Amino acid sequence: MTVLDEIIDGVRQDLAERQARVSLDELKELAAKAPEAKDGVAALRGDGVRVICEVKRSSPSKGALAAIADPAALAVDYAAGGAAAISVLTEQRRFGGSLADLDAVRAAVPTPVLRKDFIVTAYQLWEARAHGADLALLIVAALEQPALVSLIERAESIGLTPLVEVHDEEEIARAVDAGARIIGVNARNLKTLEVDRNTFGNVADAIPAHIVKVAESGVRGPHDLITYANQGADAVLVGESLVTGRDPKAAVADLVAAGAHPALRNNGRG
Ligand SMILES: O=C(O)c1ccccc1NCC(=O)[C@H](O)[C@H](O)COP(=O)(O)O
Repeated sequence: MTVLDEIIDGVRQDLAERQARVSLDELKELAAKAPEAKDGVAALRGDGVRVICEVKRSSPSKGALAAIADPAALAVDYAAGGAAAISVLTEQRRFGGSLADLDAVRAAVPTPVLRKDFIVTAYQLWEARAHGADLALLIVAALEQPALVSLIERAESIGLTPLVEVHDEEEIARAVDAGARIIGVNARNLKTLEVDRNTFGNVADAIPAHIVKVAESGVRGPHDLITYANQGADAVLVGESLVTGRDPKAAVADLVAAGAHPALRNNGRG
């Protein structure tokens, strides 16, 4: 069993508990009252390299990273630093997140919010929208192709922009066939937890130009962002280096400034 399989086992158990407490109809009612979802594609592609900042307390690879007693305050810092979107890990067992974190971040900032979890059913997409998310992560390695297609369609139909995560060219082909408009290439192999910062550069050319390209994981600072930008990234997703650093607002501002450098404008990006 891979780490990803183990995570999804736990996710399914927690999901069953929530489904017993909150019906799909209730979620749909909450989603109807949520603020209108912002366009995830517009948020992540434009002049400069966009920065998605993550609220991440712990991880299977590193254990505890940061206590984050006040996710709303962290989100305010991220937004003030120039984050294009805020990723909120809502998985509880391994990442210490929750839907309450999503609520707190949604209430604190107008910035587009990504629900980052291990989504395997449409119920979780409705949860994301009901709790104010604008985007939702779908991981190709976690889904059979018919489920991936149906979850992308469902996400789009309820106003969520799916960020479809891949790790290799075969998964890129599946994401493209399934209709992804944003593809995130994770440098972290979710089966072994190894981070290889060459992953994005090795596979980015296989992503068609009309699709937004996000480089995920392993960004330590502006130098890594510039490398990913030169390889064609429209956006980067950063967690650990921000939550473990001393000044998240300044760290985000440094990344945003590096991504806005004129030398990078449209540098290989579609
Ligand atoms: O972070 C992990 O250890 C991890 C393990 C298994 C599945 C997913 C995992 N992380 C999710 C992510 O992909 C990252 O949180 C995200 O890309 C940010 O990465 P980083 O900047 O390296 O924290």
